[in-house]
Amino acid sequence: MAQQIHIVEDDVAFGKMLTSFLERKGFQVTVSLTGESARKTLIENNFDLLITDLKLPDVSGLELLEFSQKNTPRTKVILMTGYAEVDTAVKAIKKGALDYISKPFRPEELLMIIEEGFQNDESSEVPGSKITEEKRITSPKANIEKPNFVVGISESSKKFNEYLKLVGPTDMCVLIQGESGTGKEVAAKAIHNYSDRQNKSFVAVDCGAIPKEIAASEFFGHVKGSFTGAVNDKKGHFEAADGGTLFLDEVGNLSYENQIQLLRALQERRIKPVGSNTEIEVDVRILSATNEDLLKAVSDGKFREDLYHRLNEFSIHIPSLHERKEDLFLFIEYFLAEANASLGKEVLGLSKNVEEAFKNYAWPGNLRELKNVIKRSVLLTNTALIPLEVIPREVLFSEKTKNETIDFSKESNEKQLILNALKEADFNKTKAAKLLNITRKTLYNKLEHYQIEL
Ligand SMILES: Nc1ncnc2c1ncn2[C@@H]1O[C@H](COP(=O)(O)OP(=O)(O)OP(=O)(O)O)[C@@H](O)[C@H]1O
Repeated sequence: MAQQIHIVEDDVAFGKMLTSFLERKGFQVTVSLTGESARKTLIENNFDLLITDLKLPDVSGLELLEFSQKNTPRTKVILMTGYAEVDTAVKAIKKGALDYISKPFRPEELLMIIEEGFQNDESSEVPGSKITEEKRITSPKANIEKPNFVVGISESSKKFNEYLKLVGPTDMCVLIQGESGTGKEVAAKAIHNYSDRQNKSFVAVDCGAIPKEIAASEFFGHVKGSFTGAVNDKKGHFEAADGGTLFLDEVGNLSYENQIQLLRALQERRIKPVGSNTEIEVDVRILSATNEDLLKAVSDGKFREDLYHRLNEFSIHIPSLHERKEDLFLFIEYFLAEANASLGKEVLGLSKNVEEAFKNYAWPGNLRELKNVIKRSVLLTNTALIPLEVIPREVLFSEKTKNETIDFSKESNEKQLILNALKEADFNKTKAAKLLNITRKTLYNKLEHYQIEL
């Protein structure tokens, strides 16, 4: 039977356009123009999916989401909005909405979300049931629809996650590029999990940490006695990853000689352990990552062009946290839960001031920095919400925050920044003015303007 969708949209033309598009795709679609009529229709029907505008003439889409969860819990909900606002998106997803789509959008984009939502349903059958078992055999993708990492709601995150899913099931070598701490290893692991190698080894190697003299033995293994210190036979990373995936992190750090050895192994799909005469066949998929411009390294003669093309059959760029600010609060929530679990704490969230500071900071160390700051703050917090006092100084007063991201046209930001600086300077105005990069006189004027009394 066709899946039943109910659309709540007060823009009649737009509602009609969506209806005819979704009907053409095989869904059974009905429309309400107001929240009130949607409530009635929801109760009378058992819809598979509710797609509602966030801003309706009588109620908000969030209220409708709550109503549906209470009264028709099997109905999934997608919110549409012309008021692309991160907080609302996060709120909706927190409350259990399937997803959130900003207008204007192409109907195909909506279709993608719908299909993903229904697919997730199928893959969450009871484990061990016949259907699940069959799916596991025919579709190695079964366990990937529910990733154990944050996917994100920003456009750049959605796109990059689509790429992970697309390239995962192929055998292509993927070069993952992104600043330090953006999640390159997490992305590599996701590609591995999306592939039918998922039940075999995923071996991660930090190429920057291997001295070039022992790199061959690390990659290809060695036989006992082949050099001083080789007291036993040792398997290399290629053999350890046989049938699975080898992830070469910081691949740009490999010496030229090691690059040649690696290229040979990739071309011949065979390796020879150091000191051995026998070649071993290996079946390894190579994923690599770099935070430097490898093409520049190629043109500077530091990285072999042939190896570059081998590794780069497909390339993925991971956006910096600065470029995916819409995802910030999803990551915060995730890392907060992780920190609570590992430290045995029950911190509920960030105080308003900290929220502001986090929004304004540029996070040059990306997700790793955010994760560390949250863990440290959770450890130091003895209240329900993380207070400003436990936040590291650089987050509150970095040059980046001051110059690039704070919008001084917003009075609330400026006032907050001044309060932060005063606190940091133990309420010494000369020191606070220095921190803020303004003169004492300007600081006095601003204290008066914002009626801050000390
Ligand atoms: N999508 C995600 N969801 C949840 N946590 C993530 C995600 N991406 C990265 N992380 C976390 O952020 C941290 C940094 O990720 P990762 O080590 O993959 O980054 P990286 O780009 O490989 O770093 P480096 O460049 O330093 O090697 C890790 O602790 C990881 O668990």
